[in-house]
Amino acid sequence: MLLEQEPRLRELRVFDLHLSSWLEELKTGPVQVTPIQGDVTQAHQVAAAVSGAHVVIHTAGLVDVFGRASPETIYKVNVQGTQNVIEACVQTGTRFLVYTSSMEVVGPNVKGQPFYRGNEDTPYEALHKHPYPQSKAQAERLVLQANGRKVQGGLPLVTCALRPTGIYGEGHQIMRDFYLQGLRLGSRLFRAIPASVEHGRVYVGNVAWMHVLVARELEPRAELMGGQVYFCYDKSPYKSYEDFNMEFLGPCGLRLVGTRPLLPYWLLMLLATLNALLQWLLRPLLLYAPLLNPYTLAIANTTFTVSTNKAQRHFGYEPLFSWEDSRTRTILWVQGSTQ
Ligand SMILES: NC(=O)C1=CN([C@@H]2O[C@H](COP(=O)(O)OP(=O)(O)OC[C@H]3O[C@@H](n4cnc5c(N)ncnc54)[C@H](O)[C@@H]3O)[C@@H](O)[C@H]2O)C=CC1
Ligand SMILES: C[C@H](CCCC(C)(C)O)[C@H]1CC[C@H]2[C@@H]3[C@H](O)CC4=CC(=O)CC[C@]4(C)[C@H]3CC[C@]12C
Repeated sequence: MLLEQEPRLRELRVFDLHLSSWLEELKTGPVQVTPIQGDVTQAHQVAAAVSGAHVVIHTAGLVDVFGRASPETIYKVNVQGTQNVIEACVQTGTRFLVYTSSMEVVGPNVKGQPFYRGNEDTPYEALHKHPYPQSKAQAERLVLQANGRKVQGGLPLVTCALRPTGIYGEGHQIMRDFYLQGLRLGSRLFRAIPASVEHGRVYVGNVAWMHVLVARELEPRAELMGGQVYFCYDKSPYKSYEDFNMEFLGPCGLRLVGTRPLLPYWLLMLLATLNALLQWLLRPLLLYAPLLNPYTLAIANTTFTVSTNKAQRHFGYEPLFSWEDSRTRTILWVQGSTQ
């Protein structure tokens, strides 16, 4: 997105624990693309990568709500890693920092209270018990508190945080997992979540586009945007997690069975709790981390949708991809990803 949309770009450094092979293809254009294999938990590696950069987009993170990684590892990558990025900016004199936060820093909370078409100012009890949202909330706080800190050379750091809702699009592994599961079940999926529960979703291309715009506008609009949070949103429809997935899986030949959940909520919660117990019992022997656990069930079962125009007001954001384009691109990816 940066290469396509930012004409003033001179160099793009990609710092990641795992470098993808597609990065090589980006090297053929006029902009210098520098892949750097590194770990955000290693302060010296981060500082070396950041040195001389005009703007840093910090999107690396450990996304785990399934119990694959330990809470300590999640903390180390998401919180300590973010602190390292901030310190690297301060030490090396980089003034603009964009952080990829998450809707999860707000909710859904452990009480299952709905957040219905809320915006950045909507009051909501953000109570976190799970390591992932806890770490994202802590990291976001660090980023916002760092706004205004003096960087090397004496000028102030300008930071802001973007909070995507559930991201979908090309590369969405869970979508592919549901597709494969549906194929195994005779081209069917069974409804587990009531259709009335709305879940916020945003297309990956629009998330990227919003990051590019923020990176571009942070300098001229530092006063307005510094220390701010923005939900990442677009025109994707409000639907339940499963009904939304069917927008893509339907055209790929799957159908969602049932107008109401096949199993009652209490039974699903029992199964989810059993999964959590099994995970704990089996941990010394193997990693058992299914999609269904008490936390994922609670998120999927709690309405959390965003309706805001803050990004449009502050930096002129309009989605780059329409809902129709986002849908088509995602369907093509699902179809292609399993061949
Ligand atoms: N997937 C979603 O629905 C949402 C994701 N987010 C946030 O967006 C960001 C990207 O998430 P996804 O693309 O979904 O996840 P992902 O797992 O596909 O991408 C995360 C990237 O961070 C890298 N990474 C992990 N640990 C690292 C380390 N120690 N050092 C350097 N790089 C490391 C990974 O190699 C990976 O390329 C994350 O910060 C996540 O919290 C926010 C809202 C929703
Ligand atoms: C895996 C969940 C759906 C399974 C439901 C079941 C077991 C009944 O079939 C996903 C439902 C909601 C997802 C999360 C949500 O989109 C918010 C997120 C934000 C992030 O920052 C990271 C990812 C996630 C936690 C996302 C993860 C998958 C779900 C829990």
